[in-house]
Amino acid sequence: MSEADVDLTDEACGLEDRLLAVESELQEVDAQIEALLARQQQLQKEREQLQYLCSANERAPRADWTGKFDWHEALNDVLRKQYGSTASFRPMQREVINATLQGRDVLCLMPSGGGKSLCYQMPALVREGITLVISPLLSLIQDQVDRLQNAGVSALAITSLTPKEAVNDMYKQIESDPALKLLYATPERIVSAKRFMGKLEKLYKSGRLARIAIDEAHCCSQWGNDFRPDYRKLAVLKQQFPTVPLIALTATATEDVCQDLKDILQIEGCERFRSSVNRPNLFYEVRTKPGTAAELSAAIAACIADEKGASGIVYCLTRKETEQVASDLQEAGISAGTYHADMLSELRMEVHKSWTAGRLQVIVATVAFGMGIDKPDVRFVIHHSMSKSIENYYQESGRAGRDGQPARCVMYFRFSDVLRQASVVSLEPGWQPRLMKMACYAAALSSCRRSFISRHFAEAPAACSGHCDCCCRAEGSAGSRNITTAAQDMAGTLDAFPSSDKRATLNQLIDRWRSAKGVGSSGKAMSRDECEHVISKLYYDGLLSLEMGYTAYATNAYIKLSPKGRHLLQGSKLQVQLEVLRRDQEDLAAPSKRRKKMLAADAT
Ligand SMILES: Nc1ncnc2c1ncn2[C@@H]1O[C@H](COP(=O)(O)OP(=O)(O)OP(=O)(O)O)[C@@H](O)[C@H]1O
Repeated sequence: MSEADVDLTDEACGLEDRLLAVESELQEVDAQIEALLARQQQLQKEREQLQYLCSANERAPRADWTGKFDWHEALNDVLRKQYGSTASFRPMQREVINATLQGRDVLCLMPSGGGKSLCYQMPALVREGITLVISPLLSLIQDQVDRLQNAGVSALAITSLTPKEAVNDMYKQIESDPALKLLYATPERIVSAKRFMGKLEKLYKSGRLARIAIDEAHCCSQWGNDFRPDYRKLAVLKQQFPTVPLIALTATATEDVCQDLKDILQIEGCERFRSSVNRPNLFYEVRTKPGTAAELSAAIAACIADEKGASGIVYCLTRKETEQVASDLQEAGISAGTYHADMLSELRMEVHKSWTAGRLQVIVATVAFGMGIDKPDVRFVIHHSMSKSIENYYQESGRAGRDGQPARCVMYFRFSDVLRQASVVSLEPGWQPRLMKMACYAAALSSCRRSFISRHFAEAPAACSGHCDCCCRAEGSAGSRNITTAAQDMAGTLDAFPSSDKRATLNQLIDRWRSAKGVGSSGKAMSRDECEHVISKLYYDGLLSLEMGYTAYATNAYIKLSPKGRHLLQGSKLQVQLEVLRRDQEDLAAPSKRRKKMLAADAT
């Protein structure tokens, strides 16, 4: 190889090295450009959001929502057209509609049957553009769309049940039909169907996305009942469509849930409307659950017989129970059908339809029979077992009396149900305090149930006027009994349990307490039911707590002394009073030897 050849090869190598270096630098620059473009997009969105927040007050100033706005007469016209010439708005409806039409974000809390749907349907009718409605249930969506279409309103639903060809036609209609008013979808579609989001983007850019309504908004919060993970992702709506007014609606939300859903939906500065959770037409009642399943079914059948053929729901904890109770009711001559998640969906729909049409008097269901029940004349809701929280109970029992006429909400309760429910919900975050609160509601003998519910939702106690069993009891019919000695004996028995973690199931604890191995004499002097009463009282007072144990076959709820409960072991001055009805006190005062002994022990 000549010297010239070597030079040329060196030069070529140098050029290749430079080329590689340039290419690598270019790659870096491309990556940086990509990152910068992404950041630019992010900042533009953020700017848009901030501008929106800054200008929100200018564009959509706060006002006295009870006042008269430009759309006042248009709303009256639509209302009369829909509900007749004498129709009027229900409490809070007009105010909510005014705020959303003004362009504010709105959080609307209205009890079941209060008329939430109207709060987003009516604005859609008096304004141009399309209202996007997010709703969690296909049946609920279909029901609403059918009703709107029957009333001559142009409405569409795009769901997993919509055939592909129909979806294409619907997309065309969304783009081209100026008469389309309401577009329904499930949260799943927003979160996972890119094409659908693309269409919404187009609508937004052309100024035709008028409003977004999130129905059953409590599903956003994991602290609420019916948490749906996809609802959490609905944050994307405010991010993508910052200038579109959003209205979130729910019947049940505590303060924590409200804050959570405002954060998730990014509607911090929203207008909030809350009509009272009180349902004056509902009579609340808790009855002691009989010891056997057959006795309970008989009690429920008798309760239903009082209703003289009126429509109702019986809620059970398990699918098996729904079948057994429905069959017991049928045997008692009541027309009852079963509804639970294990049934074929066609069969479920058939049962639901028969019940709605009045061909079936009673539906015996698990909580799978839930949102979307739009039967106005449900005269009773009976709980075969307690609900898992007050929110759930309020919603489940609230399916009674949506027509405003008197209806009954009866719950059968005994403490062992707390433990059964615990084993069902123990994997849900924050289940313990919610279950405890539900149990305290059920265990009360003298404090008003309606007020309990009001306070739970941070409202002033509502006037009950004798519309719950506690308020119906004659004054002074409930008293209290000192059960300190029994409580100490029970705590001692639990603490002496052979297991290293000093815990026991309810049956194990009662068996031992009443046996020769039990500490003190009180357990031996009491019936199983009386022992259960004492244990339940200590649980309501926070002296006992629940701990779950998981095996391959079952989840067991164990009872344990809480740190506060350990004071019972240390001879502290802690006194425990059990609320009893006078009748029970009389029973307890009966001249039985064992009771005398126990009362004497408690008196010391
Ligand atoms: N102002 C009104 N006048 C007459 N009927 C009304 C009015 N507002 C709503 N309604 C009717 O009341 C019923 C209940 O309304 P809607 O279904 O909107 O209740 P909701 O608050 O959504 O209840 P839920 O939380 O149980 O779904 C519906 O049949 C509805 O048409």
